[in-house]
This record gives sequence, C-alpha cells and structure tokens, in this order.
Amino acid sequence: MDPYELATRNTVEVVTDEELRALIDRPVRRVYTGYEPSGEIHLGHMVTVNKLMDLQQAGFEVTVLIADLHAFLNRKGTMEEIRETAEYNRLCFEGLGLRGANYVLGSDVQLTAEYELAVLELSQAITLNRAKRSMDEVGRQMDNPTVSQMVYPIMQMVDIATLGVDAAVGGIDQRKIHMLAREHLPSIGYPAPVCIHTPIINGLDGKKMSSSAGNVISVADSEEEIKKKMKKAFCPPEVENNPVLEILRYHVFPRADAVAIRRPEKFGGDREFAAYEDLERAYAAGEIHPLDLKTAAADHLIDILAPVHDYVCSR
Ligand SMILES: Nc1ncnc2c1ncn2[C@@H]1O[C@H](COP(=O)(O)OP(=O)(O)OP(=O)(O)O)[C@@H](O)[C@H]1O
Ligand SMILES: N[C@@H](Cc1ccc(O)cc1)C(=O)O
Repeated sequence: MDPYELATRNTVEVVTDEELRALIDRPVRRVYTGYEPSGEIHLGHMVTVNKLMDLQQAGFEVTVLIADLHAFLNRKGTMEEIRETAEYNRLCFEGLGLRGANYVLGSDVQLTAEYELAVLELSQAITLNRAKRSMDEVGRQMDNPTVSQMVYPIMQMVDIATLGVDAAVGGIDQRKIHMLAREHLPSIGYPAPVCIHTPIINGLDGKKMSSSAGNVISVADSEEEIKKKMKKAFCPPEVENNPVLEILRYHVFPRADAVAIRRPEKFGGDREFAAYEDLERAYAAGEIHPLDLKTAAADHLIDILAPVHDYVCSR
C-alpha cells in the first residue's frame, strides 16, 4: 500500500490533506500520539495504535507520549497511581506490535524551564473560553472544570513543539485541541502540525467504548473473556452503530488479507471477504447472520490479541 493510503485509511479527517501529501514527500517525518495512562487499554485506544503502525510502515518516525502529568491534571488519580499504569500501557502498545517507537514519559520532558515558558506564553494568547471548549470531549467532570484542565490543552500544544513532531494523531475528540495548536504554535516559532483524526468506536453495548462505561474489550483480555464478551455484544441487523462491524473494519481487516464466515452448508456454506466493504454489503443485505458475524470477529480478535496477552503476562 502506498504511504498516502496507509496514512489516510480508516481516518475521519486529515488537516490538511495538502500538508500531509507534502510531509510524505519529505525524507524525515515524525508523528506522535499521547495517551493518558489508563488501567485498561482497549479497542478504542487501539484505533490510534493501528494508525501509528500504518504511519510507521509509511516511513514515519513514531513517538508515543505517555502523558502522566496530563492524566493528573485531568483528575484521573494521584501521580503515584498514574505512574504505575504508565509502564503497563507501554507493554500493551508494544504487545500490539508498536515496537521501535520512541516512548516518552510526559513528566520526563515537561518540567523544564523552556517548556514552562512556552506554556506561559501560549496561556497569555488563549482565552479561557477556547481552552474550556477544547476540553469538552477530553476532560473529566467538565461541568465543574479546574484550572488544571485549562492548563491541559496548552501543555498538549507545547508537547508537539517539545517532541519536535510534524504530525499529531488522535481520536476525533482531540480535534479542538489540535486546532488550537495549529492556530497558535506558529506564534512560538513552531510550524502548525498536520493532524490525523481517527473515529471513535462503539463499545459492545452500542455506546462509546470507554473504560468507565465497562463496555470494552481490553487488549489484554484472555480468549475466554473475548468469547464471553463478544457473545453478548450488541449486533443490530443494520450497519450503523454496529460495534461488531466496527471491530471487523478497524481491527481485523487492516491485519488480515481476508475474513471468512464459516457456517454449515444448510446455512449457506462458507463465505470469504477480501474487503470490508464487501462484507458490510452482504451483512446489510441480510446474507450473514449476526451470530456468524460475531463468531468471525471473535476468532480474529482472539488471534490478534493473543500475543498482547502473552507479552503483558510474561513481564
Ligand atoms: N471508543 C473509542 N474509540 C476510539 N478512540 C478512543 C475511544 N476511547 C478513547 N479513544 C482514544 O483514546 C484516547 C484516550 O481516551 P480516554 O482516556 O477518554 O479513554 P476512556 O476509555 O474513555 O477513559 P475513561 O473512561 O477512563 O475516561 C482518546 O483521545 C481517544 O482518541
Ligand atoms: N488528550 C489526550 C492525551 C494527550 C495528552 C498529551 C498530549 O500531548 C497528547 C495527548 C487524551 O485525551 O487522552
């Protein structure tokens, strides 16, 4: 697959397409994603991990920022609790196949005088209103935001300059922070980053996949857990809001040449699909039963996640 196709497949938005094309032509290109340490790395986080792996294959140098201070500012726990999960998260990302990336712990690079000055300079140019709005989909308990949650997006902007990256990958929920970065980083002498946004996927109950909602498949889940969870997954006959189809689209097809639906002759026999779109069409036309779809998704997920489970457990 050519580098542009790798960079853009399964994205919802690239800002801007023209800048991405120009970046791909450069000999050295750097991209990053930041993650607040989380007790459970799930298939939602994995959408961005997949994109980083696509970009690695497209010749980008990849940095993964484990944003411990950001999690602290966002009221996710004490610094000690957060640091413990940081190391676990790195293992999950490596287990998923994101090796050879540059892993950086936020607090290792964010406590210098230079970083602080950049934060202060930008904080003078950004209104409270814009900072707050940029946190709408990122912040915890935003009905009662703290000052730390206003510092958060500004630090995320300075991370881009500090890590020296040309592009930022994130779920579409990062969009407002990224737009602030594009607007304001040039004022501190740093070029606007290319922003690559991936979709937010649904959890097994059909609502946004999120650790706090308990509707996730964790990348470290065992075979039994995956089977049990997939059996109960919401799988409507339609293609919209269908978490099982989303798993196939964003996690299985990018890793498999083809997906087989296995079933006895009396139920139509086996079917094989080389492209997600073909499978979606057949499902929408009622040619595949939800139970068979779930079984195929579960079997592939088990194969994809088994190395993560082994890698994490062996350390
Ligand atoms: N359901 C999802 N689909 C795609 N990407 C997601 C999903 N959930 C989270 N992400 C990505 O992972 C990053 C971390 O998100 P976040 O910390 O909110 O995860 P979470 O599981 O919702 O955590 P919590 O429920 O504890 O707040 C987000 O920036 C987002 O881009
Ligand atoms: N804002 C990201 C985490 C993050 C933190 C710092 C960054 O530089 C980048 C990303 C999230 O919602 O999880």
